[in-house]
Amino acid sequence: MSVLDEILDGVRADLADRQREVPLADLQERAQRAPASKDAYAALGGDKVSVIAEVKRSSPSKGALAAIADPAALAGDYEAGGAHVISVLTERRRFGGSLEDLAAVRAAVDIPILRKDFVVTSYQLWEARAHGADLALLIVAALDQNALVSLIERAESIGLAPLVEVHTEEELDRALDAGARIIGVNARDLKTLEVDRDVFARLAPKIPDGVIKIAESGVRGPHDLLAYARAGADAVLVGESLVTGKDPRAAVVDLVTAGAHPASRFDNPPERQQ
Ligand SMILES: O=C(O)c1ccccc1NCC(=O)[C@H](O)[C@H](O)COP(=O)(O)O
Repeated sequence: MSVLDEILDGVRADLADRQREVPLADLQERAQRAPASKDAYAALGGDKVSVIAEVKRSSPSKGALAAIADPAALAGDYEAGGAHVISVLTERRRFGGSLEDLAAVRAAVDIPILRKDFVVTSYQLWEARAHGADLALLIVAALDQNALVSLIERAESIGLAPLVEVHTEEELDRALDAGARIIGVNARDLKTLEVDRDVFARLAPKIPDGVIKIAESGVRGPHDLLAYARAGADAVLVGESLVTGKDPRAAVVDLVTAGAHPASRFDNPPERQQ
């Protein structure tokens, strides 16, 4: 069984518990009272390379990364550093996240928030909106095509921008066929956990203009952001290097600064980081 399949088994078990505890109608009512959705397309578009900064406590590939007792404070630091979007990992078993983290971050920042999880049903989209998310991750490798199409439609209809994640050309074709307008190319293969930063450069030319292109995973600092920018990224999604660094706010400032004028830096790239 692949790592992704193991994660999905746990996600479905936790989801069944929550569905027993919280009726869909309650979530829908809470979603109606949630703050209006923030414009994710505006935050991720434009000439700059946007920075999506992630609240990530642990991961299947690395185990424990950071304790993060106060996710709202960390998100506040990211926002103060200039991040354009906050990603909150809400999966509990392998990433140590929760919907409470999402709600706490929503209360602390004004920029758009991504619910980063393994969405398999529309119930999770309602949860995301009810807890203040503006975007939701949909992983092509975790969904059949009918489910992908219907989750994209449902997300959009309830005010969530779907970020559709791919890792292979076949998954990219499926994302485009399904009508994705924001595509994340994950350098991490969720079945083997291997990180290959070149995947973005291979797939990006096949993504049409007008579709927002996000490079996910493996960003160690401005050098990696600039490499992704050269390959056509509109945004990068960064977790581990921010939560394990000494000063997450300063690290975001460095990324945002590099992303603000990427073209001018191509002639004089910074030293490669270890
Ligand atoms: O991070 C993992 O080990 C992982 C394993 C299996 C499925 C998903 C996983 N991570 C989710 C992500 O895609 C990353 O958290 C995100 O792209 C940030 O990556 P990084 O900057 O490398 O932490």
